Amino acid sequence: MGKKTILVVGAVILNEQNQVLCALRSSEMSSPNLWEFPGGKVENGESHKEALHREIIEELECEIKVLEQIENTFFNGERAIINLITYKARLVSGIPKPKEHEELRWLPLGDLHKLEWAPADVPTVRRLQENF
Ligand SMILES: Nc1nc2c([nH]c(=O)n2[C@H]2C[C@H](O)[C@@H](COP(=O)(O)OP(=O)(O)OP(=O)(O)O)O2)c(=O)[nH]1
Repeated sequence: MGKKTILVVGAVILNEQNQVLCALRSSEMSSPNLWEFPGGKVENGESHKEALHREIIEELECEIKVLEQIENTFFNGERAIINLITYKARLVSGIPKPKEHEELRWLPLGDLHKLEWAPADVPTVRRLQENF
């Protein structure tokens, strides 16, 4: 029996100072106490952008405009293969609130590597530090 592949979209939300919104997974979530880009699983019939827009409303109670793709990576996790696709995004309304996460933090691009990221997110973090 092969492992399932889970399609997950993550938002790299940037503000006017080029800081990125980082989200700490809570102890009730899978992969707890690691930082991630807010987002979640794409549901049947949804486009990536629709899924990300929906997840951000659910998780942060704010609205984003989803922009260009940053990374598309596969991480071989313990229970499943995670296909994480990250997109650049801008806030269009509301202030992000941690409805599900333990903590939210705005960090300058150059400081992202200082956090402990979920393994699937590391290629996106590296890409952001290289050429953004
Ligand atoms: N949203 C998000 N999830 C990520 C990232 N990196 C990463 O490995 N993941 C994993 C954690 C989850 O297993 C899955 C996303 O699922 P989710 O956020 O919709 O759901 P969840 O916590 O309810 O997941 P689960 O407990 O049902 O497995 O992808 C990331 O940057 N953002």
